[in-house]
Amino acid sequence: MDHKIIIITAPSGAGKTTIVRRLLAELPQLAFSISASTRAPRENEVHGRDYYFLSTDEFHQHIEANDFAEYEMVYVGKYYGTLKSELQRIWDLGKVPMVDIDVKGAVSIKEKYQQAALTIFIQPPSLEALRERLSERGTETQASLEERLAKARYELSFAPEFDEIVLNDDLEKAYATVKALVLNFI
Ligand SMILES: Nc1nc2c(ncn2[C@@H]2O[C@H](COP(=O)(O)OP(=O)(O)O)[C@@H](O)[C@H]2O)c(=O)[nH]1
Ligand SMILES: Nc1ncnc2c1ncn2[C@@H]1O[C@H](COP(=O)(O)OP(=O)(O)O)[C@@H](O)[C@H]1O
Repeated sequence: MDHKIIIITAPSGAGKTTIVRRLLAELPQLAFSISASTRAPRENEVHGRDYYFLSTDEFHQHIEANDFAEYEMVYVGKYYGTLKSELQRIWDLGKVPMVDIDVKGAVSIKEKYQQAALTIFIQPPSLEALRERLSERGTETQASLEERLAKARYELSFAPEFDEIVLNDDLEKAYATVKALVLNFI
């Protein structure tokens, strides 16, 4: 039987990380799929926990070796990707990988693991709400905030490609909905 995989995607700021962290804390059957990335670590982020932080050269070597289940240049000059070895590491633990990736990456990984995948799109209430959440999170410069919002506009049109669309207006409601979907799937 195919191994299961859960893919959660959303425009930046929609609340995916918040929801995924809670699920992981509550459901020991899941494990976070640690992505590789060439972006700089934020304060508090740890290599091998939040991301595998790689140089662009290292990332290119993995592309050439066909090591990725999917990868994208999510923001200008910044690569993000899911290593096949990471999914295998989690399946070897007898757990289900929880993959938190951008919308294009989610579409491509879904095609690859179709039968065994649950795909969830977290929908923000509006672009204005996204702007507020990203500003309040305090992780973006004016330029990176605008880049994320421009990308979000485009990504919202992909929502119908996914198995489930969950509106994250009220966080508690959104979380309960996602949790029920995940429990039903695993
Ligand atoms: N395609 C792809 N996207 C990823 C991967 N890992 C993270 N991302 C996405 O890259 C985007 C930027 O992530 P990050 O810089 O951590 O900022 P965030 O928007 O605060 O989560 C988010 O949309 C992530 O879901 C990956 O392995 N592959
Ligand atoms: N329903 C919600 N209402 C208001 N703020 C929220 C809600 N869900 C998440 N947030 C906040 O919005 C910001 C972006 O959420 P985050 O989980 O980092 O998003 P993403 O991982 O999708 O970029 C965070 O500061 C988070 O605390």
